[in-house]
Amino acid sequence: MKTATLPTQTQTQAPPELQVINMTKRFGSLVALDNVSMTLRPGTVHALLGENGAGKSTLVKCIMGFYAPTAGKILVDQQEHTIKSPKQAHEFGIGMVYQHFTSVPAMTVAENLVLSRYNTTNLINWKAEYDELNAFMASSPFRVDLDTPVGQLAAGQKQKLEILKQLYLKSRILILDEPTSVLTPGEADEVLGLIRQEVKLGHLSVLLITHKFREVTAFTDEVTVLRKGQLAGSGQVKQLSIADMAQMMLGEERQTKAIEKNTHADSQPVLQVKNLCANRDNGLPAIRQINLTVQSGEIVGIAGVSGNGQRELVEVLAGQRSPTAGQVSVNGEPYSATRVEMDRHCVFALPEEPLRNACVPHMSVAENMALRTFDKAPQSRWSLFLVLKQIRSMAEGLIQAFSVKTPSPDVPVSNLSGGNVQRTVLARELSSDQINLLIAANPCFGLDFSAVNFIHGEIVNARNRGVAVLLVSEDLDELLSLADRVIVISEGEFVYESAIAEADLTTIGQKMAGH
Ligand SMILES: Nc1ncnc2c1ncn2[C@@H]1O[C@H](COP(=O)(O)OP(=O)(O)OP(=O)(O)O)[C@@H](O)[C@H]1O
Repeated sequence: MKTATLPTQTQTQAPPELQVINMTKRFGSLVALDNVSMTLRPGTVHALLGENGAGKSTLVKCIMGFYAPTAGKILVDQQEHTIKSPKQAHEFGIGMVYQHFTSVPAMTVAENLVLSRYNTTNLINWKAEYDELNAFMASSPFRVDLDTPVGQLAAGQKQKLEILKQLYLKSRILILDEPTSVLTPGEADEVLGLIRQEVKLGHLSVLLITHKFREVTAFTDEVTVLRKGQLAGSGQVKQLSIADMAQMMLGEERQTKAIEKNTHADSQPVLQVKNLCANRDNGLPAIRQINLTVQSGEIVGIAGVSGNGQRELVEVLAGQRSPTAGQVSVNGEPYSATRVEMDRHCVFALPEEPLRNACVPHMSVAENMALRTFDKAPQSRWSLFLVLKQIRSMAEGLIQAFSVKTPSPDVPVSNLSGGNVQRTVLARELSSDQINLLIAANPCFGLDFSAVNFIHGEIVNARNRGVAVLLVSEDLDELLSLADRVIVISEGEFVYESAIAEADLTTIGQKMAGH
């Protein structure tokens, strides 16, 4: 097998060509990837598009050597190679940046970079390493302070570090899995713009998984579209419209229409939060003296860069974290988010990272869908016996209604693609017709555009039925299109509030950035 000598960032030699030929990957009877071919041409940014569960992650995991493909070939510069591990992918100059951060929070940027190398020795000469790191940073498209512990970096800086790590490892082919999902719109444009510059300078090729058409049209040259594990189309981005790409993804034209908001004359306060304080896991303050009211039939949006207290706020309201001070009430009664109180007041929550926070990963899709109702009729008899037939038929209905792509209701929920785990939780939490208060944190994270339209519609429908909605989102566009009122959270405090009609985008951006 060829072991590539790795080019340095300053070399002018083009990155290698990467070809995937007739690749198939089966998981048991499920064909996740079916005879797919694509070429990543040197010096291009190539978008990989597809609905949730279309096979994008499976394809890149086969390239990276996480999965052994059932059939098919990988060619690097026209030579066939079997890539058995990410370490081997690295030897061919292929590196991947994941949706979630992989750096160690307690260690500094410099320590994380040095330890990410596959050839780190037991004895590290820090003086020499620092000289090299400083030289590397000086020639990098973006900078991150070497001495800051990663845990103290803002989300945007962390994401930049993940990309820098790959440049530091001298990756020439970068696979980016939804790299902008944790960034503000401004940061996303900055990061993708800088990466594109590196590509234009001939330092890199990039394979970009994204659900955002805007990113495809603004930053990529070519596109490959997958649908149900198969190649649905490909081409030069300049020659394709968004409608063309959407049609390739869906296999048909699907019209989406925005749902009109109605007005509520008799709205009542549902959620009231007074002087609420809570700490982070490390004991430092996360939210400070927050005051908030959400009325029935209203969507209040909380905007902010991740890590500014939103997660802790949602955790307090969902009963996963104890406040250190303050009061929460729902429908005028004190509320501490116990299961009994959530049931009595019909409070539903869609937390972030649903696989970790809202599912039992090894339990089946049907069991996860029944987590809120398994002890009630008709799924339970006398709250003692589970009626499995009912649980299964309820799940089948929800799978259909929420278009969850799963081979059956009986597979472990952890086998589903990220977007379909999200749909499973949404199906469970949104299907009740007795919702009073809905708390949603980044409900569309990682979802494809048709799922986003669907979820947005469901949230507005709930609001129109009189549900009070607290929508915490890092996606400003989402907040601006759904919320009635927007509040900006920065360093655990509310620093801006406005009715959506009067909201000023520039001010919101500045407040989010802490100015
Ligand atoms: N380890 C696994 N075991 C069983 N099935 C799997 C496994 N990984 C993925 N799948 C299935 O393969 C199919 C493709 O999933 P994949 O994660 O590649 O989709 P995706 O296009 O990346 O979706 P998303 O946009 O939601 O991340 C899905 O039906 C998924 O349930």
